[in-house]
Amino acid sequence: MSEKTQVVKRIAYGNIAFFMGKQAEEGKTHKWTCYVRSVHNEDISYYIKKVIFNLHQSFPNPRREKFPFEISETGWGEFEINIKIYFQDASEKPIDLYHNLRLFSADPQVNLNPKRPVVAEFYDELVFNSPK
Ligand SMILES: O=C(Nc1ccc(C(=O)N2CC(c3nccs3)C2)s1)[C@@H]1CCCN1
Repeated sequence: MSEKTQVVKRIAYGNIAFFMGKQAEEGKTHKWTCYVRSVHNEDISYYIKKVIFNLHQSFPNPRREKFPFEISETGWGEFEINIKIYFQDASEKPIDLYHNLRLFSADPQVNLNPKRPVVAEFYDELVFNSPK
């Protein structure tokens, strides 16, 4: 029986957001970055070929292909971001992640402080069977 080798890669995805202060331009109350990264700070481009962040349609050019695998924007609200991950191994099907962008904290002190970020981060395991 041939041995099946498995490689598991743990990734983190999510966002960090900062209130831009009371003087912020209307509609741009927060700056945020949505990202995909290795849990172990490895270079995930060894196995991830490209990441496309699909933003809300009201953003200019809402389909964003980024390297490194993060997108920074300014905005005013929270919405779902589709993150489509394509692999270097063309035989691996792309995967879809869905992240609800978080700008606001339950703590009002955080929400009014431009120095205190809101972070929403989630984890996933990519399992590669008998990688080449
Ligand atoms: O917030 C929400 N949807 C949002 C969609 C887009 C948002 C945003 O932040 N922006 C659009 C982008 C632009 N910049 C310039 C021109 S359009 C900045 S927010 C929902 C509504 C209720 C609860 N959540």
